[in-house]
Amino acid sequence: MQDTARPTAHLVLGGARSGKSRHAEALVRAMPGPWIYVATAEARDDEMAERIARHRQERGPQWHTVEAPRALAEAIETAPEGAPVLVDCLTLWLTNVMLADEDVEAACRQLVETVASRRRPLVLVANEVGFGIVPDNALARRFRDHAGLLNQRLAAVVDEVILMVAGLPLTVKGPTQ
Ligand SMILES: Nc1nc2c(ncn2[C@@H]2O[C@H](COP(=O)(O)OP(=O)(O)OP(=O)(O)O)[C@@H](O)[C@H]2O)c(=O)[nH]1
Repeated sequence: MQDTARPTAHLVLGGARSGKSRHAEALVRAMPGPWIYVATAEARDDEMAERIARHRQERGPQWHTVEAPRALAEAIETAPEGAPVLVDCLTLWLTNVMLADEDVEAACRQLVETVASRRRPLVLVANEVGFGIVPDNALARRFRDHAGLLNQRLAAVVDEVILMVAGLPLTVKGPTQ
């Protein structure tokens, strides 16, 4: 049963180029603006910098962009109350947290608590990374496990979970489920 007093939250999962960012943006655009875009990517090379510049241009002026490569819970909590927030994406955030050698469990717990006690609508984008073969190095296996577990924990506290497959949304948890 959906808690009607609490703003809605959606988790959009998918592989690379599955259409998850586009779908997540459409969910936010269907809500009254202005909209907050919380970006977790860092422009580490020219290709990424170009991609980010293109995304910013395509989003347009109704979006307010917040860069949060690591302090994600804080970015969500300090967004204006009621303003819809899009986070793209949690998997890069997890990568950044792990590479910075932070306490991953504490960071994930803080994020899940922030999402569970939300005061504004949230649309969260994450990769579903566990479909492939078992990675042959320990760091990649640890990353895959943290990413899968974070998705599960977030799925438990959001209203809707969508899996993007070849650009098509598959609802795996809906408001009535
Ligand atoms: N730092 C920063 N990153 C941004 C900004 N806008 C978009 N991004 C990043 O761009 C990435 C999403 O774009 P893509 O890499 O093209 O999409 P994708 O997730 O590979 O593919 P889809 O599954 O189709 O969405 C996310 O990681 C965002 O964090 C921005 O203004 N600043």
